[in-house]
Amino acid sequence: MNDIFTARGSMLIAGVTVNGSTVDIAIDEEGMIAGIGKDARKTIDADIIIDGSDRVAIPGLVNTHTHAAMTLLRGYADDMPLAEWLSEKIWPLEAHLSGDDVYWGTKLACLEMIKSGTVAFNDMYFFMERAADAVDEMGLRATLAYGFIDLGMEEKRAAEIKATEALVAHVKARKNPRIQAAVGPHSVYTVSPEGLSWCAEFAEEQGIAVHVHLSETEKEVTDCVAEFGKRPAVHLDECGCLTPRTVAAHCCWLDEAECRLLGERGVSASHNPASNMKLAVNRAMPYHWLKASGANVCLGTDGCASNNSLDLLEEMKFAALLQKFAWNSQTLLPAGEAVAMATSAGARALGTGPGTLTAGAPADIVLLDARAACNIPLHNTDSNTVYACNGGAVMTVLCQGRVLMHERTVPGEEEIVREAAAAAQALVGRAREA
Ligand SMILES: C[C@H]1O[C@@H](n2cnc3c(N)ncnc32)[C@H](O)[C@@H]1O
Ligand SMILES: [Zn+2]
Repeated sequence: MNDIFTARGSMLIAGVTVNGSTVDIAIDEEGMIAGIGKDARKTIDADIIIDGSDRVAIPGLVNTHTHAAMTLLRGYADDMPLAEWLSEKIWPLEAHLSGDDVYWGTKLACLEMIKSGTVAFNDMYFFMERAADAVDEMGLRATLAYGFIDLGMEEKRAAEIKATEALVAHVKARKNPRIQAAVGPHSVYTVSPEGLSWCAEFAEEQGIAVHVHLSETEKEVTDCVAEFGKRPAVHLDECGCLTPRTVAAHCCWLDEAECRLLGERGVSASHNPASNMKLAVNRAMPYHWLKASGANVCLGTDGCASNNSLDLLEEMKFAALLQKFAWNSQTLLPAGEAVAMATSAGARALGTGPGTLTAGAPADIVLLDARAACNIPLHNTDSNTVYACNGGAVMTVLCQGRVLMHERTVPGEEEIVREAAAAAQALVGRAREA
């Protein structure tokens, strides 16, 4: 079975269930889906055959907002309001982070994501060159942004600009087609208008994404109105940060006009329901307004200190339930739309392909256990995927035709778990001594 992780060549997933039909999925040597259907096995001479009986195939999941290395902070500070949680617990601990911490924290995040069917993620954190090492080795896709925070200080801004430029140059020089750089202005409450404008211009010049937090709490909105005389989305827009390359995380407190603005600018809005509920931000993303505006609504987990896991199968359920509950509508965000948020919308946000199981798409494929209780009976794949299954049902994961997990085995798992646990313990120890 070990060969399957290193094998390169054409591949056939034989007799797998896709949307209720039994089909073959043929994958070419470039890792693209060559054909899908009853006769797809004829399109290639497969070097490797994966038995798809007892498996349900869905497109690989895309996590459009996380802070991957925050796996090391899992369970470190829970059950607190956002502002206090960040300033009293999270930021003081993050001040002690090292590059090695980010490497092992990101490796653990990648492991957890692969185990729950995620093939691509949008990350904002620190020491991102080391995050790139982790992603490189784990084989999934990532868009990596340095978390730009200037707190209105000119000196700090110069340092953040340097760090951002260095990361972008580093990622470009790596030439790994699975890894992209983005610019990551943290939010309107941590980045000055000058900083936001620089981020927008630099991203435009480089042709790369902008990854930002937007309207997470009511306080963010009232503080922004008090300081700048406008709401956060309008402020971001005036600084040039709202573009079709922008992923705005949370979007909980947007008003209807701001939702229209995001739609007009072609922004991707990343819904993070578990984090929003845990931090009691007290308003769910207005999905109905964003959908009507034409914004690209996608899904994220946020970091492991506010979720506290990276399981997009769970997150789809949280999204579908939270929207219904918060907006008092049983028909809002049905299962099929929740799956699209986590697949095609996510892929569009990160530019990683169509995010569908179709010929010509990258072979980013998740095989779920059709024999798991959550898939019995299989009246409707979308329904079981969103409402019944969690990451534990994921058996095999492919990214660009490469097998990242097979029959729940991920190469190197033991070392990652051991090293990440040690790094987390040492990090907390350093913070205590300080
Ligand atoms: C990139 C920066 O974002 C912080 N961070 C993590 N979670 C959230 C959240 N829900 N809201 C705002 N900032 C967050 C990280 O702790 C890091 O400091
Ligand atoms: Zn976040």
